[in-house]
Amino acid sequence: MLLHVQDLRKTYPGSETEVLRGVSLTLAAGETLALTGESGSGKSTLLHLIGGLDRADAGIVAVEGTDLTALGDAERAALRRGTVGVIFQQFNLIPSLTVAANIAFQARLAGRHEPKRDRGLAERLGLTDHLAKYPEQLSGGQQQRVAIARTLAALPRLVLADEPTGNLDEATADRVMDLLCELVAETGAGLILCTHSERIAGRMGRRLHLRAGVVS
Ligand SMILES: Nc1ncnc2c1ncn2[C@@H]1O[C@H](COP(=O)(O)OP(=O)(O)OP(=O)(O)O)[C@@H](O)[C@H]1O
Repeated sequence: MLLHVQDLRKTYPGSETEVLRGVSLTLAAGETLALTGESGSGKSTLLHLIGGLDRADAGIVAVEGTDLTALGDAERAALRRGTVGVIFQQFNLIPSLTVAANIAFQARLAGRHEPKRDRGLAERLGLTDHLAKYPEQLSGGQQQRVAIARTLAALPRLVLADEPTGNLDEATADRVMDLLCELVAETGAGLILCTHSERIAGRMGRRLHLRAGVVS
């Protein structure tokens, strides 16, 4: 199993409310899952815990059989670099690096940089003419495509995307989703995507709805 999440619980420090109250799910390689639920239901929190960006209070997050919750910060970061790719709504590109260097960045960290793969991704995502530019010189849709290229260039086994098309118009969002689904399918990675859009949720193979921190 690519991902096994069991009885995950999280309360943020200084808060009384348990944001995740025992969430369980599994994902096989090649599967796509939409994570839906009202604002504040815990979608981003769940994605962050699965991505090893934050720690759960209890429960298991096992990626390819390795339980993240049992690892120290450095080991968790290494697993994240090597196996899990996260695409954020706000892109999180590195402003001081060119588009080309942004695309190469995570693959380099993962020790898997392959210039030919970067070029292929850039071409398919319509970024070839923008490789020497800096993120601030790009539109939102172009920046989102750079963020996708950067994640996929590192060949993650599991791709986590938090509202990846939330800032885009419908037509651009559809094109970006087409490419994301196509590229993920080609590598056989798993995909979990948080979204408020019914249209985008409908494109995923399965759906998991969160209500106040539990699967409903
Ligand atoms: N770093 C944090 N510190 C304290 N509380 C937090 C933190 N991050 C999120 N929360 C709280 O946890 C709850 C769940 O937030 P989360 O971002 O996971 O929801 P969400 O379902 O992704 O919402 P949205 O659809 O608006 O992005 C909210 O009540 C939020 O205020």
